Amino acid sequence: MTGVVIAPSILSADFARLGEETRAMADAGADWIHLDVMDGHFVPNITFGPGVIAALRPVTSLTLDVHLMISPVDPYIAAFAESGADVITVHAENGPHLHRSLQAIRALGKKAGVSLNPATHESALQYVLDDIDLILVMSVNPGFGGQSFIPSQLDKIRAIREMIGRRAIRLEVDGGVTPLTAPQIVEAGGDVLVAGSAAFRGGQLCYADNIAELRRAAASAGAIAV
Ligand SMILES: O=C(CO)[C@H](O)[C@H](O)COP(=O)(O)O
Ligand SMILES: [Fe+2]
Repeated sequence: MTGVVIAPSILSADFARLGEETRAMADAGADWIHLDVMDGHFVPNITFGPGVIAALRPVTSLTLDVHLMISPVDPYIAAFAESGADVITVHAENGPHLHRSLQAIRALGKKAGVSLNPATHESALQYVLDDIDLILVMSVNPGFGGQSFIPSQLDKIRAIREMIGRRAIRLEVDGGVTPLTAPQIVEAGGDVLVAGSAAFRGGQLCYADNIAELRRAAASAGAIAV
């Protein structure tokens, strides 16, 4: 559990060349690949489904970190597990049966994550802490890349770090993560940084520098980068 994980979000990749973009990010030093699944219902945007994730699975051995922004979610969990996802994260706001969704993910042999929208209180996690491997704090309103980090989420990150205690749960922060915001996020207790626009900006020749810059920013907060 040591070290900060850098997880570029392919939401900011060139969708016409997703395989090549994923490989380039892996070669550039990414730790995980973050995949944003949106349905145009839970969030006002549509991206891709398990077919695209299955197509990317042979491209990299990195952890595929799947962020499901879809409702309903339960009917699709098995398909995302079969697609080759390693971590499957569902939203607490998704419906009344969060615990059931998490049980289903773990029963399929995958790591289970819970995400909270910016307005959702951390108490939503209280009764599932022993059923999860990852908590994802949305630090922008979900749906789009390139938005600004919402500073109020730093208090939530701190509160969740307290709640986690000695449990082996990763605390992921997603939205507006840049070399400027990363130090505060890591200081507050985040240990997985999702970066879309900050990781992909400038094109493939810049990816290694972008990742290195995020890693340096995280380390400047006193964390040990992996
Ligand atoms: O879940 C997401 C949006 O709903 C994305 O992972 C997130 O927005 C990443 O993009 P950026 O780093 O540009 O903010
Ligand atoms: Fe995401």
